[in-house]
Amino acid sequence: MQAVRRSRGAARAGADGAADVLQPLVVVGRGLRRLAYDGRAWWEAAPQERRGPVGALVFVGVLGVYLLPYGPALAVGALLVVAGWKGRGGGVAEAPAETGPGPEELARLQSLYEALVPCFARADEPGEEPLYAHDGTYERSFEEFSFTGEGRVERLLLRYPAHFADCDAEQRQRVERVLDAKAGRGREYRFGWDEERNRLELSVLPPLPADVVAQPFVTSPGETVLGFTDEGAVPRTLPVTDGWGSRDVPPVVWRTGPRSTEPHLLVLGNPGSGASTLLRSVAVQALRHGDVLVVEGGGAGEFAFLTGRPGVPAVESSVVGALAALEWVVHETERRLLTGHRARQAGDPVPADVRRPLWVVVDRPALLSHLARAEGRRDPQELLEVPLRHGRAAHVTVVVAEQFEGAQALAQAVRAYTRARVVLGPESADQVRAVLGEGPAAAPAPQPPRGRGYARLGGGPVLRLQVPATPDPHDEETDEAQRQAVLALLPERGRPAGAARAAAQAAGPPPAGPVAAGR
Ligand SMILES: Nc1ncnc2c1ncn2[C@@H]1O[C@H](COP(=O)(O)OP(=O)(O)OP(=O)(O)O)[C@@H](O)[C@H]1O
Repeated sequence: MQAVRRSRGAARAGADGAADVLQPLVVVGRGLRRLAYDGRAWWEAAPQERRGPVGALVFVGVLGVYLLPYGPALAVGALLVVAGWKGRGGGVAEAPAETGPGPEELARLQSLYEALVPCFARADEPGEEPLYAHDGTYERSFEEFSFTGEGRVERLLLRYPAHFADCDAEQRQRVERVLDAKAGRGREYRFGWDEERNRLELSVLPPLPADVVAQPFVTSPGETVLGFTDEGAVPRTLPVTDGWGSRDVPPVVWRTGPRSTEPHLLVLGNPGSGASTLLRSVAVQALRHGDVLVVEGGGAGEFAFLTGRPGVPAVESSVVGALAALEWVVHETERRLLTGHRARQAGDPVPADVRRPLWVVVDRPALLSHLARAEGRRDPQELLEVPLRHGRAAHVTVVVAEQFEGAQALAQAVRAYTRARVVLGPESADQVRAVLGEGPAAAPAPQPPRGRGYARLGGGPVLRLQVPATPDPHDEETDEAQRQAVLALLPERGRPAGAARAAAQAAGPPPAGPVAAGR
């Protein structure tokens, strides 16, 4: 017995001795882990424009230390000292201890609960204690919750009474608006309604990739990247490169052509929300496999950089030029339909010039229609009806962008035939619903970044969308790297035009000239 006690004592003394010897190593190891954790947290939280300079500074610092005599040894010594300092005091610093919500967080939960009482309480509620009552507390109704480091609600799972009309969109919106306001503005929330279990889950959405710049996306012919969305919202990812290397992001891919069920696109947005940028992005991608004709109603010359490029029959911004270009599009659509029809009847393959995609990109047509009326001319939007109605079979795709305030002036054909829809910079879920036919799962952020909005392809789900930055390379304020990125995607001027363009010209160029500068 005594022998056993002696051996246990010896083992404990040995373990204590080993712990004493290893203690400095444990502290340094913990410190190194904490330093790495802090560094990573800073990097993830830092805006893109700060990462570059800091990364460069670190690189120069490391190089300098490496070149100094005894530099690497001194640096390792200094790192160990800092790690030793940082590693003091217990091993729980990486993950804050589970202490539960503090008084401020509890107060937030209670105020959220009280704000929901008018939505969920019913005066004549039968039976036992109701889930929501003016003198009630949140404990029974809020099943799960978590907070951010700053004490803001990050996730909330709540129960609602069975009598609440959760299939009524208006009732739901009322609850979502309350939660949106009370959980803290400036963030985007997703609301998950579980009608079977009478549960509502609110979660904060992570930001979308906002730093992707125009580049040759890895897509098949007939596919156009409208932008990027939430992870898991679409079944595929796309590799993109930025200043830091390559990564995979989930894209919103729009398919056009004869088999597309949504062959034309309508973009609506608030002024400055990035509608022209999306059109530029689409046009630049379309030029890889087709021809692009641009009608610019805004007249700001935001597409002038395309003028004279191979595959660009016209860039028009005057009423006369737009009418001439769109009349040509009507004839070209009809010519393609007839030629294709004849070829099929004769059992021949459809000629390549008929299969080459033609894109008609129209920015702010409402303004052009207004000017045309003022000049007593035909409305250019009337001429969009033929390509919109028959374009799918003729490989003609129409893309229209307009501001919300001009939406009422859009022609009936534009509204009827554009089944791919994007709404940019919306201020409310109602605005999204009005354009896409369905509201978003997440309430729009109050001040969304440029190029942020929602997309819906036909009857598909409403997807959050971030358009890749595709600035006008002629704009003096454009960042030089982004300007070069856009220019690199354009076919060089002076290169012989494709066979399709020659054929299209043979069919009759736009009366203002095959390539009209438009202003
Ligand atoms: N996705 C984006 N990423 C970065 N910047 C963007 C993005 N979209 C737009 N911007 C910037 O926002 C500004 C306005 O964009 P744009 O001209 O495309 O908006 P718009 O909706 O067409 O507005 P307007 O009708 O007033 O011209 C531009 O400076 C543009 O570079």
